[in-house]
Parts: sequence; structure tokens; C-alpha cells
Amino acid sequence: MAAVDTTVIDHPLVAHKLTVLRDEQTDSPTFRRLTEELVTLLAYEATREVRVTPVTVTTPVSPAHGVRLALPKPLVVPILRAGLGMLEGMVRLVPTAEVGFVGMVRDEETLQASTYAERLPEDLSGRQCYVLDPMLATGGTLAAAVRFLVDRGADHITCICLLAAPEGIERLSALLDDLKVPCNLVLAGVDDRLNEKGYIVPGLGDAGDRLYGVV
Ligand SMILES: O=P(O)(O)OC[C@H]1O[C@H](OP(=O)(O)OP(=O)(O)O)[C@H](O)[C@@H]1O
Ligand SMILES: O=c1cc[nH]c(=O)[nH]1
Ligand SMILES: [Mg+2]
Repeated sequence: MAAVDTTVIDHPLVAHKLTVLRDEQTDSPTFRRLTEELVTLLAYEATREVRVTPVTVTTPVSPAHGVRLALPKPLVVPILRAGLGMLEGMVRLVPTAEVGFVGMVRDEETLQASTYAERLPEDLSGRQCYVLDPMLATGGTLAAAVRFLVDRGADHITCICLLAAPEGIERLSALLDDLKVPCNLVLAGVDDRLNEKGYIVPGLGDAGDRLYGVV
């Protein structure tokens, strides 16, 4: 079994919004709105395996058998900074989810990711987690975040990204090769390659800067 089960969403609305998002002429407010809209579209597919529990409700006519989201609640984890731009789009679809935060930054020289902030439940036993980060470049950031959640007990991981480089998907799978829990990856697109600076080509540039400005 591949360590990371990857799905690329093939849908004209996703392709349209992604194209506008890439355009260097797209300003920050539009970029933020499109990011949220794209995540909501991806989240529909990304939550296909969300756990539910059977319930019966009473309609005005008769009892009806259905389902509700199971407990413990799903945990959504945006990777700061750029992943924060995806949060609203995700919780719009799963409003009862809880939210934890991980702050990670990639050293632009070494391309090594490091963690500078973390606000998550100590015990993630039995939790389904949805990790949000728009860009999967070398895969180092996402692999470290997934490992962190699984080490705390998370037993089902779904990563939602907008764009990935093929080398990053391969490295993510290699880094998580020994993972004992299911790990899914849902993407709006897979690009051609990484450039010498570790940026996705053609990509969309620095997602964090385009969402929030250059810091
Ligand atoms: O796959 P990798 O090679 O690890 O790179 C991807 C990471 O780089 C970007 O974050 P960045 O470090 O720029 O931080 P930011 O979100 O604060 O801009 C992006 O949002 C990912 O987290
Ligand atoms: O292309 C890339 C690579 C890493 N981080 C980004 O924001 N964009
Ligand atoms: Mg950045």
C-alpha cells in the first residue's frame, strides 16, 4: 500500500479558480477569496471518509434513519502561515470540526522546515485530522506535520493542498513510508517540477506572501 493515497480533483470549476489564483495580476483580496472557495470544493472530496454514526431523527411525517458526524470531532489543522488562508473554506463545510494550529516555516536556503508554534490537543487518540497547506513543494513541511499528529495518536490523516510538485509527492510518500495509519492527499493540481529555489513551477509563487503580503 502506498504511504500516501493521492487524489487530484479534476473539475472545471477547480481548474478555473486555480488558473485565476496563479495569475500574478490577482490581488490579495481575490487570492484569499479564491483560496477559500477552492478549499470548500476540495473539502467535499477530502471528507469522503469522515466518520459518521447512525442516528434516527423524526421528520414531520415519520422516523428517518440517517447519520451524524461521529465523535471525537474531526480536527482541522492549518499550517501557519499560508494554511490559515484555507481554514474558513474548510470549516464552512465542516462547521463542527475543532481547529488546532501548527506554525512551520521553511528555511529558504536549506529548504528544511522548522516548527515555531503549536496549539493542538495533547492527546489525538482516535482523531481524524485534516491538514491544510496550499503548497506541497519538497514535502518536508507536510511530512513533519503529519508525523507530529500521528505521534500524538491521530489515526486518520487527510492533507488538503492546492498545488504539489511531483518530487514533493514522492518525497512525502517516502518520508511517511512507515506510517501505520491511513494518510490521504487531496490536491487541486500537480505541476511540472521544482525550481532550484524549491519553488513549484509554474506554481503561484509564495502562497503566504500572496495571501498576507511579504514579511
Ligand atoms: O514542501 P516544502 O518544501 O516544505 O514547502 C512548502 C511550505 O512552504 C510554504 O510555507 P513557508 O515556509 O513559505 O511559510 P509561510 O506559510 O509562512 O509563508 C508552504 O505554505 C508550505 O508550508
Ligand atoms: O512554490 C512554493 C514553494 C513553497 N512555498 C510556496 O509558497 N510556494
Ligand atoms: Mg511562504
